[in-house]
Amino acid sequence: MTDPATLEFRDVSKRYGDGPPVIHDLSFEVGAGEICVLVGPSGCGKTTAMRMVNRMVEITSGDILIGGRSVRQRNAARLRRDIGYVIQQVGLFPHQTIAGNIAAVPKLLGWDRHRIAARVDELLVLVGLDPEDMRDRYPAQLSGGQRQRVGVARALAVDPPLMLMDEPFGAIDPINRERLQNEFLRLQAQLERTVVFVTHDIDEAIKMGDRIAIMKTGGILAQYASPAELLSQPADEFVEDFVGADRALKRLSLLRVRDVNLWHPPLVREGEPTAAARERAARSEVPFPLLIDADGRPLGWLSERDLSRETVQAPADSMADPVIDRDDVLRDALAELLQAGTQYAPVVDPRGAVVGVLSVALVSHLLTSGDLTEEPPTQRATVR
Ligand SMILES: Nc1ncnc2c1ncn2[C@@H]1O[C@H](COP(=O)(O)OP(=O)(O)OP(=O)(O)O)[C@@H](O)[C@H]1O
Repeated sequence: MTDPATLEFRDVSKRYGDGPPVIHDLSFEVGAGEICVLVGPSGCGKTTAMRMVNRMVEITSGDILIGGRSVRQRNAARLRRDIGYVIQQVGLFPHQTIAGNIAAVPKLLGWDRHRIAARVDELLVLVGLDPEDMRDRYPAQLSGGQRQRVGVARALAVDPPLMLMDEPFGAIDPINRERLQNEFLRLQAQLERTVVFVTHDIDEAIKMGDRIAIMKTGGILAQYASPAELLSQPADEFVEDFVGADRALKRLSLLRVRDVNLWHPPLVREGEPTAAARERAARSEVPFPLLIDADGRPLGWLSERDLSRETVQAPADSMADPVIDRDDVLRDALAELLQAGTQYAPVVDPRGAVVGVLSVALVSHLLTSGDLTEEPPTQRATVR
């Protein structure tokens, strides 16, 4: 497999004729294997910036380096063959089969038939399509989502060190769009290509990007940062407006339950003296003891009535429901708490053992303080 390339924009500007610059002194670096998203309002120059990378648009001044090498010194046709390119309208050749479409660049490079056929099937499987079923069809016989997958397969055909994706999922309905985004991220985790991805949708940028370049009209870079940094420290009012008033909530999509400084529940097992359980509860942020089985899995919350006996007995009065997965996205975990109408719930590891408690108060504290490591509040005053 080819190694992914680094990409650098170095003081890049673009003017058409005597007009004002549509790209103005653009400088940023993309690490090998990272997804860099260019995002901004319509006409800000995203597509122009991207097309200068494969020289479909010529650079007026400055330079773009791929793997440290200037694109200006490369033969444009050969450069394009080395760069995967996916666009919104896919641009499949209508009179060629799916196999023929995916094989376009390998054919240009003179691969032999067997190698091409094997690569086509491998790529179809990679993007979640059945080779038997798809190989001989024509683009018109596919759904929009399937065509887009073929577009991605075609761009990956010669395992390019760099991929350019211009609003690749823009024309797809929201449900399939989300599916394609997830599939692409799964693919990327495996392939680790360097990707430049254009979108006008900030939510898509936050989801897909390792780094995001937010651009303003005139091709000016407003901020270049990781999604988390962009949301917590927008550089100016333009970025703040662009990421939206709900940026605090958006941050919850970037965090996992395991990133939070969770509460430590008073854990008790069947047969233990209730006095010990009470004492543990008195020292915890959570007012009620949590009954667990021999493997540490949550069985239920103990009520006052449960604690009136000598020893702890199963089952507990109230079930431990919901139970939250440590690896869940924080936004989904909060949704679970709100949906269940509960203030807090046990968090478990992949084996189902309790590792802590997540509460609405912890999430709200996180949203207002923005600091994950700070001492969290307790639930002592709240009654379940
Ligand atoms: N060939 C051209 N000649 C003159 N101006 C052009 C040309 N191509 C693009 N522009 C101008 O350059 C600016 C940037 O266009 P570009 O397509 O890069 O924007 P964009 O951010 O990708 O927009 P959108 O989100 O609407 O696709 C626009 O003002 C556009 O009108």
